[in-house]
Amino acid sequence: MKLICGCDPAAFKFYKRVIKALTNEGYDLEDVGCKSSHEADGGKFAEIVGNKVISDKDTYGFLMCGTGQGMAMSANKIPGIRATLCYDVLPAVLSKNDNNGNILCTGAWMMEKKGLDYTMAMIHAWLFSEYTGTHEDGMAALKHLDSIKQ
Ligand SMILES: O=C(CO)[C@H](O)[C@H](O)COP(=O)(O)O
Repeated sequence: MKLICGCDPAAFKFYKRVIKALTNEGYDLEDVGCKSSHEADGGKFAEIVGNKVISDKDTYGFLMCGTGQGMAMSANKIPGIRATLCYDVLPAVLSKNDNNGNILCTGAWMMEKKGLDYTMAMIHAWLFSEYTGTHEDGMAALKHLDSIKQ
């Protein structure tokens, strides 16, 4: 499985930390940009990632902007893209096994506060989840999270 990744300038700094962590873990990823926190026209990266996800087999996408909302809206204009906005593990799991999502969108302004480890846990949960057409796996994950909290 290949992961095509992109961000806008508002997310650039935190996004780069996530890309470094994913690269260190050995994921097959392509970072399409942006290339700095000052670059103009950050919106185009959702389109670049979306088109690659549609044209390349066994490929998923990861997009980050300040909130993730603009990325999800832009990516979802492309037929065949099911981009979901997540800030937590359970929605990330459900977005795959219930909604068959093919791009994970998130927000640097929210996730940086939660921390890199938390963000990576959400991304891992999303990467390892598969489409089943039900929400049972997500509910099992929720029970597991509840049991950890107690
Ligand atoms: O979260 C976003 C869109 O949903 C953007 O990252 C945020 O609004 C910043 O954009 P700009 O730098 O154009 O003001």
